[in-house]
Amino acid sequence: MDVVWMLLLLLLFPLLMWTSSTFVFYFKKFFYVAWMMFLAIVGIPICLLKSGGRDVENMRIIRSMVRHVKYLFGLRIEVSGWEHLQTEGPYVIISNHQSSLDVLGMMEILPDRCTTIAKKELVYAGTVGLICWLAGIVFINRKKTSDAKSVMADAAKTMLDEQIRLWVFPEGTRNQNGDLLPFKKGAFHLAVQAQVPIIPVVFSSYSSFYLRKEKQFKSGVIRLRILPKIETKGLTSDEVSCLSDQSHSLMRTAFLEISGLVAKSNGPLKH
Ligand SMILES: CCCCCCCCCCCCCCCCC(=O)SCCNC(=O)CCNC(=O)[C@H](O)C(C)(C)COP(=O)(O)OP(=O)(O)OC[C@H]1O[C@@H](n2cnc3c(N)ncnc32)[C@H](O)[C@@H]1OP(=O)(O)O
Ligand SMILES: CCCCCCCC/C=C\CCCCCCCC(=O)OC[C@@H](O)COP(=O)(O)O
Repeated sequence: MDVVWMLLLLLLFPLLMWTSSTFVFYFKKFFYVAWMMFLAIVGIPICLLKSGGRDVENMRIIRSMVRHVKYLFGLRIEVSGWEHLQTEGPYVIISNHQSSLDVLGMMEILPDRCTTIAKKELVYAGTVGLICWLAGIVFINRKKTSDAKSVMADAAKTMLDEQIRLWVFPEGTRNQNGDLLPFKKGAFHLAVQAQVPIIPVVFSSYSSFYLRKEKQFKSGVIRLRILPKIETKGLTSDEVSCLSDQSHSLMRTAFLEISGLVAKSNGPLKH
């Protein structure tokens, strides 16, 4: 009896994969999470053996272990502007954030000694949470601005003391609305406090292959554009808003361009 069920399931699976794009969507999502969890199980002891604990150097291990994942999902990643990452010392990378798939593009270009700022909930994501902690990811509580601010002020000091680069998603949440959300200020305060440059990175829209609401997940291309660095030397907290607006405008132009989209309006974004 068990064998009959097994055979039925084995027949049903390719049938569903062939006929239902919703089934493909859920299967790929499940497989993505499960595969990352599995990679983390393998990666955790390697991190522990190599560095003995929480250390930004563990990001190298994650980076090399994640690079093949794009092939499993038929995704091609095209990077332009590599030369802009040839910057010595610490800096803040800012990028738009569409989905947990961003990790794939991130690992494609992640510089050495670069970790990221993430919501604190991620630390509870099983083995993925643990490997993120081991790789020095800075966790913030987005609901408590004062806590988040003080964690980020500490991070500004650590960046300089330990020569660390930080990747921040200034939209503050995942967004697939075909445009960029207004930016939160943390990334810019961080760069100004540490007096380090900002390097904007833009991911093209995933809408041609990944649509969360419509439950679609096909093969596709992710274009990543690294933009020239923006210096913050001599800037003070008074100039943070201006810095944020300037970055937003540069990134929005690049986003629309590499996504083949036209701006919905010429005026400021309203949400
Ligand atoms: C081998 C196995 C592998 C397995 C897989 C491994 C995965 C590998 C790793 C990859 C991990 C990727 C993880 C991705 C996770 C991404 C995320 O979690 S995104 C969400 C979290 N990130 C953020 O939220 C960052 C962006 N947010 C901010 O910077 C916010 O500003 C904030 C600090 C959270 C505060 O939020 P909020 O109060 O809502 O926002 P504001 O309007 O910006 O600020 C209010 C006020 O405070 C001032 N201010 C903000 N920050 C500071 C500061 N640091 N210092 C001083 N003042 C600050 C700001 O200026 C505002 O005041 P104003 O007067 O209005 O200007
Ligand atoms: C036992 C716990 C089970 C938890 C399972 C979930 C684990 C996720 C596992 C694998 C995914 C791989 C890479 C994950 C890293 C990316 C995380 C991410 O993108 O978080 C979203 C966050 O930026 C914004 O969140 P919101 O849109 O504000 O919400």
